[in-house]
Amino acid sequence: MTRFSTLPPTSTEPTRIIVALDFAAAEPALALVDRLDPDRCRLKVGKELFTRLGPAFVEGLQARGFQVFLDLKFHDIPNTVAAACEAAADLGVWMVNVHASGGSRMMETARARLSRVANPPLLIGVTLLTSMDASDLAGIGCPGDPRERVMALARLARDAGLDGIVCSPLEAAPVRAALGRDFLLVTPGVRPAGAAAGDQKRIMTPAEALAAGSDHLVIGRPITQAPDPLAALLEIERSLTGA
Ligand SMILES: O=C(O)c1cc(=O)[nH]c(=O)n1[C@@H]1O[C@H](COP(=O)(O)O)[C@@H](O)[C@H]1O
Repeated sequence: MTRFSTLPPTSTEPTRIIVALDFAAAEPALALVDRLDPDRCRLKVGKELFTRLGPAFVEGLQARGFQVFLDLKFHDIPNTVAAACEAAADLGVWMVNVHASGGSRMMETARARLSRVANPPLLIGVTLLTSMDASDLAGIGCPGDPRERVMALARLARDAGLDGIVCSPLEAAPVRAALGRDFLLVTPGVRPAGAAAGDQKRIMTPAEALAAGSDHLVIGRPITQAPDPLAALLEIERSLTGA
């Protein structure tokens, strides 16, 4: 069976790719996971799989050696979000996210709670969902340029002590230029050339996203919905390395 680890080592950090395990059940998710190598990618468990399978599924992935990004995008009052982040830390995940639009106090309270925990997960603020464009922003009563909104929320997250943000690759370069190297940029909204955008509005190819300064590329459907998910993942990796 072909495994992701069969690729030759490259100059590109292999762990840049986070595979979004957006599946409706354990079986198809594990069929893909069985062919992946934890040294070559990380896994994201989001609302769908977590709601169906819960913490035990995350623990199972970690037992297989994978680092897990628990993508539940907490957005609530500060006390509730902080407690949820602590629960994520207790689960041992590598990364957890909150909505930066929950505000400074919410993010600061989460940061403070995690600072009391041994080996806390990376705490990341979601800025503006990659499925939203200027017209969607106007629709929620916040007219303006998506890039400016991302920049404002990125600063808020940085000032609250978060480790980085989720943004689209389109904003990676300006955020990097403004906030520097020491701030993680996690970018969904990644589509190989010719792949269906689906509900994503602010997108770039994997190679463009890396060149723009993304630290981690979150990729779901271009892999999970492909006829051969592993082949799709290998092709994306090749597009990053030029191999
Ligand atoms: O926080 C996220 O991971 C996230 C934030 C965002 O702004 N946009 C976004 O697409 N995501 C997640 O990233 C994944 C993208 O999946 P695909 O669009 O299938 O590649 C999904 O699991 C989303 O829930």
